[in-house]
This record gives sequence, structure tokens and C-alpha cells, in this order.
Amino acid sequence: MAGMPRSVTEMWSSAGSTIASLMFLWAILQQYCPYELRRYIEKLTHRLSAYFYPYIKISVHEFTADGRLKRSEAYSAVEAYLSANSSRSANRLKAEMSSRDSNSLVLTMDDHELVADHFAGVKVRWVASKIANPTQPGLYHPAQPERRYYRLTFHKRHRQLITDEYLPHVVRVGKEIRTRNRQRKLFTNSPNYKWPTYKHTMWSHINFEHPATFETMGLDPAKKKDIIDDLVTFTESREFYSRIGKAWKRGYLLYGPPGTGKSTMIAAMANLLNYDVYDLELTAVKDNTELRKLLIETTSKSIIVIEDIDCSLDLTGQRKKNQKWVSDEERDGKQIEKEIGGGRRDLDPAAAAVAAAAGGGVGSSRVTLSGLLNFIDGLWSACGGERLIVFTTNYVEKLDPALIRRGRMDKHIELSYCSFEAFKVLARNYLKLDEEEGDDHPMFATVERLMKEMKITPADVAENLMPKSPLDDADTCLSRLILAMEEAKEAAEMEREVAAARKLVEEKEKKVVGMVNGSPENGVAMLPDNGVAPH
Ligand SMILES: Nc1ncnc2c1ncn2[C@@H]1O[C@H](COP(=O)(O)OP(=O)(O)OP(=O)(O)O)[C@@H](O)[C@H]1O
Ligand SMILES: [Mg+2]
Repeated sequence: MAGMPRSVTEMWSSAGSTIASLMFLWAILQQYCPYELRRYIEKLTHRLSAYFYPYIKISVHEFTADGRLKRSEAYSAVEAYLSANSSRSANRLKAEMSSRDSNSLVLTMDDHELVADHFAGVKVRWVASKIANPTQPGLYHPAQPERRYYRLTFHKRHRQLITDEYLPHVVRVGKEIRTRNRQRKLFTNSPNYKWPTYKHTMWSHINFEHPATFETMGLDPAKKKDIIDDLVTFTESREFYSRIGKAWKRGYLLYGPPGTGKSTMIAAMANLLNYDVYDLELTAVKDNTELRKLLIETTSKSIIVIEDIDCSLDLTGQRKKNQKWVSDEERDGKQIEKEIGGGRRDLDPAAAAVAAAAGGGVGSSRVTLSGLLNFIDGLWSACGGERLIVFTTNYVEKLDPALIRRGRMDKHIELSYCSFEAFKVLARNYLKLDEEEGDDHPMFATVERLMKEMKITPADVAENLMPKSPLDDADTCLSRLILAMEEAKEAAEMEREVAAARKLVEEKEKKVVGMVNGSPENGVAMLPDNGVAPH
């Protein structure tokens, strides 16, 4: 103070004494004034300050008054909105582990920190603050955390702009950031005995961390683009769907032989759109009512998946009664074992039995075809919105036409054997090709030729391209693939020859039987020594 002019020092000391006297007066008033008079003075002061103070304040509290357990959505949206802004301009920040990526931190503004924001040329201020909880912790009242809130301050004259445009903008952007940053989940409706939860939800979940993307999928580029465009158009068509009076959902049927990338594509879809995945195990659903409950508990921005739909439901509308059977179809050399009781091919019989005993639905499910049809496009299917329903099957021709008609399964996608274009995508992903080689490794021509002569699934290509030791380079992996293709081609040729020979024998046998039946007396005696009838 020594260097200050005398008048300023005097001004400060007189201001100080005035404040002290005012506070003293206020204390006296509080003690001796009747309650009504005090209220009146308080109201008057508020009005007076509102008259002179030109700013408006809006608070967004972390917990709403009605449900303290649930974090307010508005608070979360503002927090997300400000986190991008505050990490650039605030001086004191809070760092928390990202829920999406356990190796990164998310920065938000620390308590009592202030950040400015600009909207349409108007400056506003946000302050993060907290109120200490006044209740003392006791035996029946555990310590309550402080109540946090964000306070927005802006000038009166911008009231309309802020309430009509700025706040909706903050909520929209905040929600978008939250959707982008959220940890996506993979839900399953497994029987409760497996994962008992205190909340009686129908779904159990883990974090969804499948790394598949459309870039890594071996598919023809045109087909890939078509699927991506379809998905992106769907997500951007909210208004369109409401205008045409249709629920905002879309059904995809993925069909094709095993190992052609149906499950991988579902993961790629979820990663592209940032959706959760609900893997619906149809055979664990007790009845149609339970199916509806499961549907209601799904959220928007999600994919509901029913894998191997042909194994889960009898298409006459009745569930198959057998606990387990082995089908006699043999397609493309692969014997497919079906667990009708357990639905999925990979369920082991013991687990199926345990689940059945637990009433988890295996063997006791009474979901009907009509229940499933209603699940897909009945009245209840519209709740939530922005959902994809995906069925996968190896045998599209086995499915009831009602199940896969357009409107239920809007887009049918066939995933088939690996084409040369698809192979090139896989090779680029799996092999460390030299820069100058790019898409044209000298061995590609052989692969292309072989692909025209035989069928190979992307799964088999991927397996052969996978390095099996640190020393494996592109040449080794490609040689292995070519060898495998040549062997498979030879095996297929041999199989074809055997099949042709067998057919010939069968035809000849038929002829002989015909001849025998034609001359009942001595037909058998007419056969030559080798047992084959002459032409
Ligand atoms: N088109 C593809 N692009 C990239 N990888 C693929 C492709 N198809 C299959 N794969 C690879 O093969 C493996 C099996 O694929 P996936 O599980 O998606 O096949 P699927 O069609 O679901 O088979 P299934 O009918 O037996 O369920 C995956 O690990 C994946 O890496
Ligand atoms: Mg699959």
C-alpha cells in the first residue's frame, strides 16, 4: 500500500468499513428481524440486483431432484460438450480413464474452472462447480457425495438465442460426442443362472471389442460400397422414415457357406455405425412374451443379431422336439452338425442339458414363427428406433418366405467364396507386401488362375495367409496358399471322379435290376463274372 496514492488507500479503507457495517447490520437483522420482514428484504435485494445485474445464469445439475441415482442426461451432454472445449482453453483439468480405450485419458474441466464459448458471435461462460452436501453421515445416512453442476452465464439480451438455439446445440453436440466415445457393448440373453445380476435385466453384457471393419473385410469393392452406402443412408434417414410412416429399423439377411464372413460383417457393421450388438440366442427364449420383453429392453443404435436362424426355428412354426440330431446334409464337403435343442452348432450337449434343467429355455422354448415375425415387424418392434435386425444362415432356401420377405429382411446379402478382388484385400491386410509390388505380387497370377478353377472361402484364404512363424514373409504365405489351393483342387477333382464312377455303377446296377426283373427265370445267371451287366 506504501506506493499507492493516499486517496485510493482511503477509498479502500472506507469501502472496507462500509462492507463491515453492512454485514454487521445484516447479522443484527437476521437475529432480531421477524421472518416475514427478512424474506421481504431478501426478495427486494434479489429484484434490485436483477435490475442492475444484466446476466442470466442457468444451472445444469448432475443429479435431478427426483432420482438421485440416475445421472442427468443434460449434465452428461454438457460435460461431453465442454470436454472438447475445456481441454483446449481451461487451465485446471480433471483426467479420467476413457471408458472406450483403457490406454487413454479423457480431460474435463476441474471444479470452479471457467471456460468461455462462442456461439453466433455471442460469448457465454461455463463454470463447473459443486455444493457440499449439508447432511452429516450417520448410521442410516451414509456420506453423500457433493452435488456437482455446470453454470452457464450470458447477457440478458441474448436470452432467446441461448435458450432456442445454443442450448439445443450443446445437447446435440454433447450427445454426438458421447455416442462417439462410448464403450459399445455386446449383449446376450443367456439364461440367468449363468450371470446372476442384481438388476433383473433380460440381457447380460460385456464390452464389444471386435476389431473387424469393412476395410479389413475381403469383399468385392463394389459390393462393399453398396453395403456401406445402404447402412449409412439408413442412419441418416430418421426424417425419411417418419415421413413415410415406417418404423426406423432395417433387416439384413446374410447368407452363404460357412467361413465367408457373415459374423465378421456384423462386427464390421457395428464398428462402422458405432452401434451396440444384441446377440439373441433364440433357443434360450422361453416363449413369445419373453421375446417381446427382450425386444423392449434393447436400446436404439443397436444391431439385434440372430445367428444361424435356420437352426433356431422350425419353419412350420413348431420347434423341433429332438434334443440333438446330426443332419445328413453334406454341402461343399462340410458336414454340419446341428444342435436343435441348443440352437447353436457350437453348444456342447452337456451345457445344453444343464441349461434345459435350469429352465433356461434349451429344449423348453416355445417361441413360434409367428412370434418371431411379430418380433421383427410387429407393433413393438418400433420402440427405440434406429435398429438393425440381422439374420445369418448357411441355408437361405430353408427359410420361410414370410420370414425373409422385403419389409422384414429388407436387404439380402450373399457372402460367397473368395473372389480375386476379395483376395487382394486380404493379401494387403495379411502380408507385408513391398511398396513397389503393391497389388501385383508375381504369385498373384497363379492365385487368380486357381480361383477360377476352384472354390475357396475367405476364412481358408485368411488362415493360409496368416504368418506361422516370425520368419514367414509374403512369398512363404502365398506359396502356402497356392499349395493348399492346388491340393484342394486335386481333392475336389478326385471326389468328382469318384462321384462320377459311383453314379455309373449305380446306373448299371439299375439296368441289371431292370434286366433281372424283365427275365424272372434266369436273369441272374445271365450276369458275367465281374457282376456288371453288359451294355
Ligand atoms: N470376407 C472376409 N474377410 C475377411 N476375413 C474373413 C472373411 N470371411 C471370413 N473371414 C475370416 O474367417 C473367419 C471366419 O469368418 P466368420 O466367422 O465371419 O464366418 P461365417 O460366415 O460367420 O461362418 P459360419 O457360417 O460358420 O458362422 C474369421 O475369423 C475371419 O477373420
Ligand atoms: Mg458365423
